[in-house]
Amino acid sequence: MASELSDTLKSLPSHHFQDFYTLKELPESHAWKPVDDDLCPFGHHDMVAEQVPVVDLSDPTAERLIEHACRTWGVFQIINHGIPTRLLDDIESACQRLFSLPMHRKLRAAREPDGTAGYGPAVISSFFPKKLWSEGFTIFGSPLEHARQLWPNDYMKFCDIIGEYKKEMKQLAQKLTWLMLSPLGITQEDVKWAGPEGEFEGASAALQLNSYPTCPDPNRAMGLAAHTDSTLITILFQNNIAGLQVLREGFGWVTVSPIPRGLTINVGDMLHIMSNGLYPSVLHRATVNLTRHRLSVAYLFGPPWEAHVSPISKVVDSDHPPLYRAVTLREYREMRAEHFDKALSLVRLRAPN
Ligand SMILES: O=C(O)CCC(=O)C(=O)O
Ligand SMILES: [Fe+2]
Repeated sequence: MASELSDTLKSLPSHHFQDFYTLKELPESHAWKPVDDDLCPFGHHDMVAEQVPVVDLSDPTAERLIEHACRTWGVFQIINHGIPTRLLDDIESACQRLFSLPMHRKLRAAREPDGTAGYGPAVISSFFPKKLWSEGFTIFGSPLEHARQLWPNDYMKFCDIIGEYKKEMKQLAQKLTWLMLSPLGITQEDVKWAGPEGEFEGASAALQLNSYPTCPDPNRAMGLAAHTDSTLITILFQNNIAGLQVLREGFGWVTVSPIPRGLTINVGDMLHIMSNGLYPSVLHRATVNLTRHRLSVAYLFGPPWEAHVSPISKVVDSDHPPLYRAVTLREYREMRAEHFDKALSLVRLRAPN
């Protein structure tokens, strides 16, 4: 076992991997205090007592409520979404099972330095001078190979849960994307790459499992630094522990209070572009906790990698000229990898009115 571990570590930049579970104090490398203007590229904002809208998907007026939430917040929570409770419990247990493995086991599924899938720190961490108090596991396609490395004798349970979760999320994401586009007058005819039935067949999708271990000094630590998602939409499940915060323009950071078995939906950069800026791509971050281990699962739903995404003609006219040029997700992800939060401005054609 020991030699296996040292082999793994030799091939990886070991400073990338932090075993949070053994730390009794916050190391200087992880001390963000305060979340100030220098460290957070988006500036400092005060917490405010606002509430992210909650939409009951079984409510006949859901579409109108979603439109309002998208225009004002770029994020909302949903209940009565049809995802089985048992599946949400299963995915939470799968996360617990994964992240509670000893470090040497998790490292068997470590993300390669230039890779995208597997175990490791948040990809955005390289853009910040301080380290993040979190660990993640990214899944593109099948998790089979990594699961086999993590649990050589018992990997199918994890794969089955992930497979079922992704299938359910895909359906929900398709439905939600249309619920978000329809109020803008955008139909299947306007989005050719969504396919003849609007089924988003070639959509890109990833599952990001996030773990925020208990932290000895949570007020000076950052779980996940402020970012937008490059997705169309993101569907986030959080266990019953607060931590997700969203930036409400003009107000400040607002905590998304967990609703048992609720899901949080946020507008990503691609939907922001399609809506020609009508829907803000919400800036969000995750804080950490002194006594409770927070887990979250983000389903990142995007256009096909090669589809040209641009402001849809229905929301463009002479008073509202296109704010963005067409871009593929592949090109956009490359820009994000290099320029992070500047990527959106790089595809911007003009300032909004
Ligand atoms: O853990 C959270 O609440 C946020 C996760 C997130 O923003 C992400 O995975 O992109
Ligand atoms: Fe995110």
